[in-house]
This record gives sequence, structure tokens and C-alpha cells, in this order.
Amino acid sequence: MDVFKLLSRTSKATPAPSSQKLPSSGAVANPQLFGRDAAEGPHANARKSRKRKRGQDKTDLPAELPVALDFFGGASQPAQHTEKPTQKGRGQGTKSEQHQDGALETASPEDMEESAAEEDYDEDERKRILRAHKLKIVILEDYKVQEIDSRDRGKEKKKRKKDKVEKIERDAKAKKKERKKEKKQLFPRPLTDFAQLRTAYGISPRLAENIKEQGYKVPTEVQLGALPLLLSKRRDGGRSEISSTNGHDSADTDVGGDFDLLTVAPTGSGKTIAFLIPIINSLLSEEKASSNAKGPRAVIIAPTKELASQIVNEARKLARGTGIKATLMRKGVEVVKRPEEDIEDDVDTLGTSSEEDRSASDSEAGKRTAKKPKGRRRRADVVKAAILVATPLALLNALKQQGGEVSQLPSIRHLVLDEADVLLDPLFCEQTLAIWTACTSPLLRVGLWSATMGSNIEDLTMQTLNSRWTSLASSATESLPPRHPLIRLVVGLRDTAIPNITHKLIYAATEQGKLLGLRQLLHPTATASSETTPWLLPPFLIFTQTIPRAIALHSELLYDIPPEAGGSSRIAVLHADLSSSAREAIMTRFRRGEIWVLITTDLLARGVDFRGLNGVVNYDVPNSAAAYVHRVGRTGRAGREGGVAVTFYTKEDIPYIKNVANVIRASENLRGTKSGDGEGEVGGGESIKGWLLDALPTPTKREKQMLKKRGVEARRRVKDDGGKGTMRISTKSGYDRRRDNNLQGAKSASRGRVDGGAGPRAGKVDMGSESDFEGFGE
Ligand SMILES: Nc1ncnc2c1ncn2[C@@H]1O[C@H](COP(=O)(O)OP(=O)(O)OP(=O)(O)O)[C@@H](O)[C@H]1O
Repeated sequence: MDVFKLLSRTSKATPAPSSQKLPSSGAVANPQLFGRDAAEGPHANARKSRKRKRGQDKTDLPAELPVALDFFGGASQPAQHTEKPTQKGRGQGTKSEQHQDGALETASPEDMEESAAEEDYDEDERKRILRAHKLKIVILEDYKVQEIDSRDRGKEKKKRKKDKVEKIERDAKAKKKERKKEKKQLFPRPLTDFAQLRTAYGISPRLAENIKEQGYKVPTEVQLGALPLLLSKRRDGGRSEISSTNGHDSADTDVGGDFDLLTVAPTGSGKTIAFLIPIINSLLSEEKASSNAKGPRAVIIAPTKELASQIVNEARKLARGTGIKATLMRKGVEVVKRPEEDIEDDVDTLGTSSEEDRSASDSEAGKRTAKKPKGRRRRADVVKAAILVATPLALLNALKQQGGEVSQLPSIRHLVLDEADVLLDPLFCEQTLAIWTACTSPLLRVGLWSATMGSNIEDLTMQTLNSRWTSLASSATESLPPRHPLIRLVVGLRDTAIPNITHKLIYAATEQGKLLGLRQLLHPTATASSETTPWLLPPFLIFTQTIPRAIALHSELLYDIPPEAGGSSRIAVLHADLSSSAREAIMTRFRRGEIWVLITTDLLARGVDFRGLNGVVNYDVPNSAAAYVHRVGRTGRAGREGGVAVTFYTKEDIPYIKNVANVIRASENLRGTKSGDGEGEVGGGESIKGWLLDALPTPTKREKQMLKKRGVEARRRVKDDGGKGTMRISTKSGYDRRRDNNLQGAKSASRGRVDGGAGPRAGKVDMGSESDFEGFGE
């Protein structure tokens, strides 16, 4: 027996849906992943003693749809995250408290304002809360200290003789190294209630109202840490709201609101509003100072059009009624006004839909580069919105002038790189850095956000900040403002999948095995008793390695959903080769719950928020550990329990599967799984045994790089696989093949009768039997 088969055997069967809470059954009252039971604030005990009101739990809400069908938890209602804000005790005007058991208790509006205003924490309390929520905030690079160092070094050099200079340099290097090792940790006052945004940070009342209308009440970990950091103002002459490791509120730790931020926080943890709220608030205060300011002052870059348009929607909801506008970079729109003679472009090159193809999954398209503009066109509209959201290529194309020079964007004060690690990955890096460099304001503040961030990204960020500053200094006509630090905020364990989902790693041996396994997921009743088959109710996503494989798998499964349940309209494929309008239409239908199974590539692996998604199937193993974290992070969002991530692997994947197995194990450890006994705290199990992890080969650095770049090589040869076709997904639908097989069977049976013999199929047609499939890997 193949030892690797055991990997799937050791995985516990996922509980049947009846006993399981699913992501599609609606929002959870508390979206936090860690430290939920850490009673917070001086009022925590008082609140605890209040009597819990009956019938306040979300589960008591009248359901419009049967739970199993309400995939998106009432997607039509804006306040779907928590309770309806208009209902008494469920939002607006009331404060709800989340207890360990998920029940809610309420407080009066007066209580809420009062407690939020009073809520302050001493240093120990801040530390305790931040640690309970697994938040770590450090100053990565403090340029102010560096500048003082280099000034001192200059003075020393002059004073001492030449032979001592070397020693000074050595000491300086050692000092720098030491500082890097002992990064100064910060303990900002945690945001434990959204009401504090108004009472403690004075955000615009309209913005506060919009947050409330979204139904957000309990801040997630990343919001708990990042919002106070980004909203706090440096208090001149006063004490900082942020204390540092050594407890000194000295000038060098008083970073209030003035720094660049690199944030690593789990998928679905609400990073989008964590960067949008401070931007909108800052734009609103700037607006008062210079109400005539026009054009974008904040740029948000995202790797795909789907994610960019989702961010625009979120921004519009938060900025409703404030006068701040958010817009998506569209074809033919300009960001800076250009002189008439410079207006030229090939409209087709703007916002090209193929940009997302540059993601690892569709990497053949990665060869495409920003096309040079050609031909003349008429003057286009100039973006007037304050917040511009774009994919890197679309924005760069709009900024390119005749001769390839990139126009500058001196008015941009906020630059956000959402999914920063992929934006700074070789595929997008050139474009992203060109945009970053084009933002020439010395007051620019950069935010880099992702669920995964390698140390190479940190290094690249520091390098970019340094080189940008050097070039600003060399071209500045007046003195530059002092440099601000770079801060890093990490929630939980870096590069780990969220702990609230169940992982299943299934050995399928061959491509045929994977198809069989997938069909078992689609028809779970047939295998209800199986120990190794997880339950996976729609809606779910299926990821493949390449576009042709996604298309082929879609054709294969087209008729697998019975007509009574909606048939082929329930299953769709989405990839970067489709037109923008087709992509938008599919996204809308999937969000509405009309499509149940969506087959896609890594195009949808990052950032895209389908709230009630019950699971993710990695039909093809992801190209890296980070890709796994992002793909599976499409389920279990905002703290929802019950999401399932199924990964099929074959013999070809074995050299690389350790990456995935390690991520699963780390995520299960995070969840509180006790090592060795197989029993988890949250109904999970230790699905990857230590000895099996040891048995798996560790991929070399080169293998990892190649995998990231190209995926499993054998799988790319869809047609050219030496005639064996082992990597091929049949493009004939299962239904058509069954019909052909049955026809074949009927013919041979009738031949058998004529011949007087009785072949194996004589007189018997097994409709739908998996053993009748002959098309796998044909
Ligand atoms: N405080 C909150 N309470 C409840 N729901 C929230 C809260 N904050 C955000 N959400 C919801 O959580 C979901 C995920 O948020 P978001 O898309 O910002 O996650 P993310 O951290 O950017 O994830 P990814 O890393 O996958 O991009 C969204 O549906 C959002 O509306």
C-alpha cells in the first residue's frame, strides 16, 4: 500500500451537516478568531452581571429561507453580519455584548456611550488584551533613530583617526543588527467596541453611522489593533496613546497616526474596513481644510478586478453621505490631466482583463506585459473621486505618457497595497513599484495588507521606502518633513490558515481518482457513511491550476447537478479569459446563490469575499503554502464556523504536498488541537500526524520556486502528455459519457443476445454508476 494514502485515512470524517453549523447559516455574533473569552475593559464585569435577555440570539431570527439554502446569510440585507440594526436590542441605539457561548446581552444607548467614553486601559491591561487576541505590533524600522545614528557617526568619524573609522562602522552595524533583533513592541489602546471610534478617536459622525449601519459591532483582531494606531493623533506636548515595550511614552514611540504600516492578518478578518475607515476619516478632515481639492488623494491597489470592485463597494458603503467618492479605475479614464498633444492610447490596453492572468495559476498569461500605448484617442474623463481603486496594470497604463514616462501623482496621501505580497511578487512588482514611485508626496503614508507576508516583502518595503526617500531628498527644493517609522502588525501566526475551518487532505492517486472524489462531494448521500469523505454543501469553490483545466472540469461536471435542483445553471466557471461583463455576471449570480458550484483558477483565491461559502475544493494542489492559505480563506470568513477545505492530491503532487500539510498542521495547532490524541477543541481532529509529515519529502528551494511559477509541470501538459492522458480532465460531460457508455452497453448486450452469449453487461445498464466512467484521462 502506498504510505501516502494514509494521509487521507488519518483525517477524521467531517460531521454531517445536521450536527454542524455552516458558514451559509449566517453571520456569527462575534467575528473574532482569538481571545473571545478575554473579558475586556473596566466595564466587563458589570456587563457580565447584567441579565441576558432571551430571544436575542441570532439563531432566533425568523429565517426567510431554509438554513441550508440561505447560502449567503440573507445577502439582500445590508446588515447581515450581525443583528438587524433597526430591531430593538440588535444594533442601532443598543449595545450587544458577546459572551463565550455566543449569546448576546444588551445595554442601553446611554450605557454604550458612557462605557465607550470611559473605556481606558492601563498598560498591563492593554498588553493583556492585545496578547489574548494574538496581536503583535512592532516598529520594524525607525528612520528617526537611524538618522540620529548616522549624524553621530559622521561626527565621530571627523573626530577620530582613520584607523578607528572601521571600528566605528563595525559598531554601527552591530548596533543596527541588535536593534533589528529587539524590535520595539508597541501596545496601542485596543479598540474593543466600534462606539469608541467616535468617543475616543472623534471620527466623523456620518462615518460612525455608516459603520453601525453595516451591522459591525465587535471589532475583529486586526481592527482592534490597527484602527487605534491609524486613527490616533500625535498629541503635541502630550503623552502618546501608544506605549512601547519599555513603557516609555517617549518621542520615539509616539507614532500616533504617522507611520507606514505593514499588516499581516488572517483571511476574512476584516482588513478592508481596517484600512478604509482611517482613509475616509482622514479625507474628511482634509476636506474641511481644503474643500476645493479635487481628484484622487487615496489610491488602493488590488491584484484583480473582482477584488478592486469589491473594495469600491465597501468604500462606498462606508462613505455614504459624506461627500467622499470612491471609484474603480476603468477603461479610457485618466488619472492626471495631460496636455492635448500627449493624449494617445490604444483604449484596448487600458484595464485589460488579462491582468489577473498574471497570477500564478494562469501564469502563461504572465508573459504579457504592459502594452505600449499606440494610436490617438479623444480626451477622456479625469477621475474626480477622492479614492481610486485599481489593478496595477490598469492604473499604470493610465499614467503612462508618450515615450513610456509615468506621470506623477503628487496629490496622493494614502497608498494601500491590498494583497501586498502578491503585488510585490515578481509578476506585479514592476508595475506596483512604478505606481508607488509616482506618488511623490513626502507626506505619503503606505499601507501593505495581506494574510501572508514573507520576510522578503518586508525587506523590499524597507528598500523601497529608503530609495524613495533618497530620491525625494535629492529633488526637494525645501526641507522635507521628518521621516516616519515603519510599523508591522501581525495577528495570530503568520502565513497560517484560519483556525475555524476543517481541512481534508485526500490522496486520490490519479486524475481519475480526483474526479471520483469530487463527484462524491457533489453527491454526498451516496457516501454518507464513508470515514474519509467530507460533507460539503454548496455553495463552494473549486480551484484548478490553469484555465484550460477549469474549463475542462466545468464541461465534465456540467450535468452532475440534477435538473430538479437547477441542473447545469448551478455550476459555472470563472477565469481571466472571460470578458469583464461575463465575469461580473457570474460573480453576481454566485453571490445571489443562483450558482452553487463555481470552478475557477487562482483568480478568485485572494481577497474576494463570499460570506456564506461552505467550502473550498483544491482540485489541483495550490502552488505554494501562501496560495493554500488564501484559497481556503474564502470560507470561514468573519469568524464563521463549519467551513471545509478539501485538497486532492495525486502521486505527482507528493514532492510538494508537505507545504500544504505544514499549513494545515499549524492551523490546527492554532485551533487548540491537542497534539497526539486526535481530539480538537472545536470539533476538529489532528488530521496530519507528525510521523507522516516526517515521511513526506521536503521540497527544495528550487522546486518550490518552480512550483510557484509554473504549478505542477505535468498538469500543464493538458494535451501533450505522451498519449497517456493521465493529466487530462475529459472535456465530455459526465452525462454525455454515461449516455454514450449506456448506448455502448445496450449495443453490446443486444449483440450478446444475438450471439446467444451473456457478456458482463448483458441486459444490464447501470445508469450513473461510477464504474461505467471510461472517459477519465482518455
Ligand atoms: N467587525 C466585523 N464584524 C462582522 N463582520 C465583519 C467585521 N469586519 C469585517 N466583517 C466582514 O468580514 C468579511 C471579510 O472581510 P474582508 O473582506 O475585509 O476580509 P480580509 O481580511 O480582507 O480577507 P482576505 O485576506 O481574504 O482579503 C466581510 O464580509 C466583512 O463585511
